[in-house]
Amino acid sequence: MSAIEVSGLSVSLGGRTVLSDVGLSARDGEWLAVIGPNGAGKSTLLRAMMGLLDARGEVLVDGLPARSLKPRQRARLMAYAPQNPLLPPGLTVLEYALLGRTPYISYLGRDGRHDREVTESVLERLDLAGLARRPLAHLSGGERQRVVLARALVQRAPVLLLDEPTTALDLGHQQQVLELVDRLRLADGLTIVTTVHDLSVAGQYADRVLLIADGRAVASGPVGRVLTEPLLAATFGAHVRVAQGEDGRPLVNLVRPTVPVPSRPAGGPEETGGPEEGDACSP
Ligand SMILES: Nc1ncnc2c1ncn2[C@@H]1O[C@H](COP(=O)(O)OP(=O)(O)OP(=O)(O)O)[C@@H](O)[C@H]1O
Repeated sequence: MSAIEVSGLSVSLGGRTVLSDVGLSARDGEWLAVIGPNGAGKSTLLRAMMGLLDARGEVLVDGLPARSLKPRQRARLMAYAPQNPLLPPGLTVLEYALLGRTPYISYLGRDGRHDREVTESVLERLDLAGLARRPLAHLSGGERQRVVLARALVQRAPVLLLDEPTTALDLGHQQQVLELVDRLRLADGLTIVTTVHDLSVAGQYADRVLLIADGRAVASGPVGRVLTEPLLAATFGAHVRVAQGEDGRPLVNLVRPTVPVPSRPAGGPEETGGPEEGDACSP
């Protein structure tokens, strides 16, 4: 049985179908990357899976229909880190991350020692311990992104949906976050579904890839079968080379298209030499 299984998911927004009959499945401990051009419907897919949008179709978590779960039950099974959440500016990093423990705290209760220990350990692992008392309004973009991820990890749910979790992060923090998520996946058997624009990240970390475009699934399968030059060129309209990393996983690199040099009109002005480096030139 898959940890998460989606079938026939369709969403309309503003009178337009933005997701059409999309399906996916990810087993326990599997990492699925959702890729596709801007506006393809990746974030919409994750939000619909979380029940945050009206959608047709079915989402099963651990074999249970997600729409039949109570919010607390669902929050214990699925955690979600959105791309651009609205953050309450007055809360500190620690207070916000502790909200991830809400599904485990009784309605009139307070967070306990275990909740604070779990939260502090996640903050530590995401390099945020030193910012624990800082208000959210006083964070940089990358710090905010790590705090949003921290709250999702603090939730300790077996299925983790991450929407572009590393876009605002510098190289070191990108690697730290991706490695941490991967370690948790291996240690606790977490199932990861993440949208990602960096296709090398998809190639390096995911087991399988779902490629969507215009709200429809275009391809899905093991990374090596989806991250291919013809498929990426056709879907993204980009010139890419797919190389193999040391571990045999695909590395996707942009290559500059070769632009034909325009020929000089016959009888035109004599060649006087091109502009010197650093010269301003009009198009
Ligand atoms: N509230 C809305 N009303 C109408 N259309 C919407 C709404 N929200 C999103 N859309 C449209 O739905 C489509 C899918 O958006 P979505 O954010 O899922 O794309 P995405 O694949 O995540 O894109 P990106 O890579 O740019 O983040 C886009 O065309 C977007 O303009």
